[in-house]
Amino acid sequence: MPAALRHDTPAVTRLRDRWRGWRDALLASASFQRWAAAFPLTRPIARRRAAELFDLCAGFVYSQTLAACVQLDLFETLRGGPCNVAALASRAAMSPAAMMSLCEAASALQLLERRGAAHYGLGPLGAALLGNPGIAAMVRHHAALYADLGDPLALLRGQDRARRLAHYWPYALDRSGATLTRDDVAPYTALMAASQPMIADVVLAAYPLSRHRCLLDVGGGDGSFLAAAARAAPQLQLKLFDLPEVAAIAQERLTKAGLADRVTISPGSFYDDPLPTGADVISLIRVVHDHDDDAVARLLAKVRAALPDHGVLLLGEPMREASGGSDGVSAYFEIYLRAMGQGRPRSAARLRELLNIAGFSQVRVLRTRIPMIASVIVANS
Ligand SMILES: CC(C)=CCC/C(C)=C/CC/C(C)=C/C=C/C(C)=C/C=C/C=C(C)/C=C/C=C(C)/C=C/C=C(C)/C=C/CC(C)(C)O
Ligand SMILES: C[S@@+](CC[C@H](N)C(=O)[O-])C[C@H]1O[C@@H](n2cnc3c(N)ncnc32)[C@H](O)[C@@H]1O
Repeated sequence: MPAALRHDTPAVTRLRDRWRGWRDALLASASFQRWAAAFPLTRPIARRRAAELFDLCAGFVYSQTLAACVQLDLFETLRGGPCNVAALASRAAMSPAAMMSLCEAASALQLLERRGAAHYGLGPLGAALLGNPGIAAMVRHHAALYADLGDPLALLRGQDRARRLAHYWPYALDRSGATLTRDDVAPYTALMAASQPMIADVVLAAYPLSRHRCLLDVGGGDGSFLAAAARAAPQLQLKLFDLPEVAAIAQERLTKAGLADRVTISPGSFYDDPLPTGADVISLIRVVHDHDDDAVARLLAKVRAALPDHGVLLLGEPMREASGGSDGVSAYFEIYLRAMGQGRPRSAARLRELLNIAGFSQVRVLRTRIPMIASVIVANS
């Protein structure tokens, strides 16, 4: 059980605090560190801790190395096989020495791999990135996040005037979406569409929709999740609800995909409007974590009201404490959503509480193939 939900007796809490105080004092001591690095049995732990701390110090450099590779389309270029540094440098309008540095750094990070003198090919992580085009799209849009994080204290103190990420997700500035134009919503809708395949794979493998008649995807973006659901469950009727300009994009995209006769699209804001009825399963995919608790409570109540008795809510998004071990995903979304200006990453336990308050029953947390990408909760109305 997560520490935040445990109710320990005062004696247990005192004991744990004393142990942590002792541990922290020991770890912070330079002489203990010297001893632990020298003693053969503790040396592997000392090295691991040092490497973990180094990764935190250097993370921005790693991210920007990846960003440079993505901006130069290096992985696409190397898809067909290794290239020499001079050719890569001339294509990128930089000196061979600079390209060599980029390729060496990327090789150290397993994005690329050295293949003989001055030749580089894909590395295992660069190749994996090619299999998930959404990752490159995410890397490109990080420019807005990193601009906001240039002064992390201004961001945390709410003194950041530019707020580039909030403008990237303009529904964080205009909740009803009434003033949003196609130009406002198109970039984030394209990003969500690019990254939707990996989400849909994980969610639909955890909860196949074969026993359902009609799926309503609330905050369904351009309809990419519905299209994947339609492929997986050919009997399914489809409904989508999203802000007006996003709904218009979905109409075009789903018509192009030949799904016009299976889908009904309703424009609106779940802050102001009721949700369409008639579906026996309603999905909220990467929607709940965008909103604060009071808004989520109202949204879940609306979802329940739109479902028939024994209807099902399918909630999929990255969740806190879901990936096991190091929880970089929680740290990422905690800061990401603060920069965006609303929402929280929540644990499955917290979502279960919110679902119970909204009157859902039989709340189940389903295992997913890659929890870092999304975890899944289903609940009955
Ligand atoms: C071939 C040989 C010899 C051996 C094979 C060994 C083997 C089995 C290897 C495994 C290879 C394999 C299958 C690799 C798979 C790799 C995968 C699936 C990688 C996936 C990576 C996913 C990443 C990095 C995802 C990143 C996601 C990000 C950054 C998401 C950001 C989301 C945001 C900003 C969402 C915003 C929405 C909002 C506003 C919060 O609502
Ligand atoms: C992070 S995106 C997720 C899109 C899609 N579900 C996916 O996973 O690819 C959040 C979606 O919620 C929609 N949205 C935000 N506020 C909304 C509101 N008040 N009413 C309806 N949709 C909203 C956005 O337009 C966007 O399409």
